[in-house]
Amino acid sequence: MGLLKETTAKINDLDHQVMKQAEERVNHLIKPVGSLGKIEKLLIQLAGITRNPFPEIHNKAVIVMAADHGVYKEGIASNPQEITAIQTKFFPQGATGVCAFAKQTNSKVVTVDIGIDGDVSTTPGVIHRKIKYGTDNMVNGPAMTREEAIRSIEVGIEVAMEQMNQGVNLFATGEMGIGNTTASSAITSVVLGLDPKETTWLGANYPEEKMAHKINVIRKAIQVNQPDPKDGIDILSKVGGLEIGGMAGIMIGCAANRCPVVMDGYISAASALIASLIEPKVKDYIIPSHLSVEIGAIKALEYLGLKPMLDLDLRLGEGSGAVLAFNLVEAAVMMNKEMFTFEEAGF
Ligand SMILES: O=C(O)c1ccc[n+]([C@@H]2O[C@H](COP(=O)([O-])O)[C@@H](O)[C@H]2O)c1
Ligand SMILES: Cc1cc2nc[nH]c2cc1C
Repeated sequence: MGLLKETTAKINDLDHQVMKQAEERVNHLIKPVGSLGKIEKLLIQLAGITRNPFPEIHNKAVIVMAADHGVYKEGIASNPQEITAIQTKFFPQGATGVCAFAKQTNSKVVTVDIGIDGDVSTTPGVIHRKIKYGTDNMVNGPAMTREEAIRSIEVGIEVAMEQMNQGVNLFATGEMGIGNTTASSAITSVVLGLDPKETTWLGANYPEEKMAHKINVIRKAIQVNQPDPKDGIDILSKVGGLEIGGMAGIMIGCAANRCPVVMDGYISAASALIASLIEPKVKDYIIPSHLSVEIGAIKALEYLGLKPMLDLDLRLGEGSGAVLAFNLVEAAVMMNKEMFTFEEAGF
């Protein structure tokens, strides 16, 4: 059995008994029942994931999966494709947006070349797991083979496992890939059965007056490839991306090992759609963070049944919003640990 099948088979339900125990305590803390809203729900989810009524966060990491997209050639992005490789070199230097937030939250940034169309092999601090030099152009046929799609997910599982072995017990999904909002819109359109007009927006500052072109490219890619809306690997291989597969793998690897994973923006949401088609239980292990400006993000989140905690007009990617939400995950843990119950307070 391959790593993906093996890992997926290990994914179980949340521990509802421990969740009940955690909920009981949360309801007895010295505050009106429910008054800490989503922070309370978060604590209960963490308890169910970790099977511990007093969950603890030891080490936090954001995994940034970097890759390029063959569909870039269709003129669907406004930035040079080389930015993917250039920006990737800055993650290990602590110089990008997510790095600033990672420093603030005392978390590690792990950068992975899973499919950059360029060479970053001599850059210190980048993990090399390149599957290919960018995907193929999805308007002419599949972005990658089914085997490559499975491999991209397995790279995510492997990287997550490596980090868990080093003591990480809270993850965030991050990515870098010029053109990846096009792949994310294609995935969201296929899974939700929506026309790309309903799921496509500006990405990294694509001009609004050219939006009809981006939408038409996505329509064409879906029409040429006819992905099976029920088959996550088929969708990923035909209209997805290597970093999207990598992040789906992190989610699957985390779920199999009862580890919480915070998802970032639109591209992470596309990964969550793929991961949850492969195994629906993965959703229970995902903590949503923020609502991306991309119009498809809210639709993907609603479909997944996940409610974002932050609404900050973010559209950077890199895992930036997920790392900001690490603060909220830690707040939930602290609420549970630090607050008195009515009994303890002698009410
Ligand atoms: O996370 C988001 O919701 C998000 C929204 C818009 C853009 N991005 C980032 O911008 C890049 C993709 O934009 P584009 O226009 O090249 O498809 C990619 O590197 C993403 O990390 C990310
Ligand atoms: C500079 C730059 C940084 C990014 N980080 C994530 N996507 C990005 C896109 C661009 C263009």
